[in-house]
Amino acid sequence: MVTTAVHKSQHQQSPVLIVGNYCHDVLIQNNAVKAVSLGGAASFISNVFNRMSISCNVVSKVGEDFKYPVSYTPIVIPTSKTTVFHAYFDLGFHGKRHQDRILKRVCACDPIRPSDLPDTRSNYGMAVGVGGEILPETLERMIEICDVVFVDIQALIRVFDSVDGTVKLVKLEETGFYPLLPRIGVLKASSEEAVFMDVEEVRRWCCVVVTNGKHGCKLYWKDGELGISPFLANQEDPTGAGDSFFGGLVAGLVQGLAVPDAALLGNLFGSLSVEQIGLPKFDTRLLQRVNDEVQKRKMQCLLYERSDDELKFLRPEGHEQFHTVLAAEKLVTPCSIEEHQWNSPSSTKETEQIAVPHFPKQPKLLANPMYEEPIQRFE
Ligand SMILES: Nc1ncnc2c1ncn2[C@@H]1O[C@H](COP(=O)(O)OP(=O)(O)O)[C@@H](O)[C@H]1O
Ligand SMILES: O=P([O-])([O-])O[C@@H]1[C@@H](O)[C@H](O)[C@@H](O)[C@H](O)[C@@H]1O
Repeated sequence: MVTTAVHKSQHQQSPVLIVGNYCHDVLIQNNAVKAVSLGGAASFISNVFNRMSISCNVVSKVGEDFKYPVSYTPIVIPTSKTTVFHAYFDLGFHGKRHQDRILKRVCACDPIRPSDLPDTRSNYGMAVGVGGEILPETLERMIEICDVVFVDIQALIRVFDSVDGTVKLVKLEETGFYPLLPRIGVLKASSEEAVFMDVEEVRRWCCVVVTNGKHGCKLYWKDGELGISPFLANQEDPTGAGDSFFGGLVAGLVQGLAVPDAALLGNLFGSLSVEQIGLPKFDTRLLQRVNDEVQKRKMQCLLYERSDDELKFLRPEGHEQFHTVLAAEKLVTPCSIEEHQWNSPSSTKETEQIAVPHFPKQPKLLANPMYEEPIQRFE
C-alpha cells in the first residue's frame, strides 16, 4: 500500500525508479512549429525531483539522435531513433469531445524490457511510458523490485495509428496490464483518460488519482474519495502538466506527507508547469519556500500521525491552511521566465524555439459555444 512504502522510505534511502522514454516534443499550431522541446514523462518528473532534492534513477531509451543534456543518462540504442511526438494545438475536436491537443507519435524508440531494469530494489517505482514503451512484463518486473508502484494510465492505454501515429486510447480492461492492477499502489489518469477505465472497479484494487486541469484532482480509494483544490495559473502550454503533477505527488509522499497533502503538491507543480512552454524552469526562491513548507507540514502531521493505512487518505487537519500557504508562496514569487509566451524566445535551457515567419498573436481565451469550458485559441 502507498503509505507502507512511505514509512519504509524514511528508514532506507532507496531512490525512486522512474521508467519511461525521454522524447522530442514538437509543438505545432496553425501548421507552424512553435517549439521543440525535451519531453517524456520521465523528463518532467525528474525535473521536479531534482528541484525537490529527491534522489531517483531513470530507465529510459533514446536513439543516437537524442539532443538534450539530461541529468540521468538514458540507454542509447544505435539501431533506433528517439521517440518523437508532434502535438497539434488546433486540431482539438474529435467528434463531440474537445481535447486540448492531438498527439501523433511520429517515431518510437525501443521498448523497455525487464532486463533493462536494475537488480536493486527501490521504495517507489513510476511506470510513466509515453509511446507504448512499457510492456506488461516490464510493469510486472517493476512490481517485483519496488515496494510500491505508481502508474500513469497513459503508459497502458495508448495505441498509435499505423499510418500517421495519432494517439488513440483503448479501454484499460482490454490491455495486458489489467491483471496487474491489484498489485500497484496508485493509478493516475487525466479526466480524458479516466473514461477508459471503470473507476469503481479499479479503486477496489488501488488508489486512483484523476487530474482535471484547472480544477485540480480527485483521489478515489476503496472506501472514499476526496477532491484536492487547484492553484491559479496562466496557462501557456498544457504539455507535461500531468507529469509534473505526478512528480509533485510522489515527491510529497517520499517526503512523508499524507496522500491529500502530497496531491496538493502535485497540483502546485501541475499549475507551475502549464505556465511555461516545454520543460518548466522553477524559481529557486519558490522551490526553497515550498521545500520549507513541506518540512513544516511533515512535522505538524507527525504530531497526530495515524497508524491505520486507510486513514492516510483522509484530509489531515490543517490541509486547507497548507493550500493557502503554498498558494501565497506561488503568488508572491514572480515567474522566473519572464518571456515565456508562444511567440517569445524561451530562456529554458532544455527548450529550443524555432523561428517561423508568421507567429500568431498571444493566446486568447474564447468561450466555445459547443462546450462549457473556455478553450485556448490562437489568432
Ligand atoms: N490551467 C491550469 N490551472 C491550474 N492548474 C492546472 C491547469 N492545468 C493543469 N493543472 C494542474 O496540473 C494537473 C494535471 O493537469 P491535467 O490537464 O489534468 O493533466 P494532463 O496534462 O495529463 O492532461 C491538474 O490536476 C492540475 O493540478
Ligand atoms: O502532458 P502530459 O500528459 O503530462 O505528458 C506528455 C505526454 O502525454 C506526451 O506524450 C509527451 O510527448 C510529453 O512530453 C509529455 O510527457
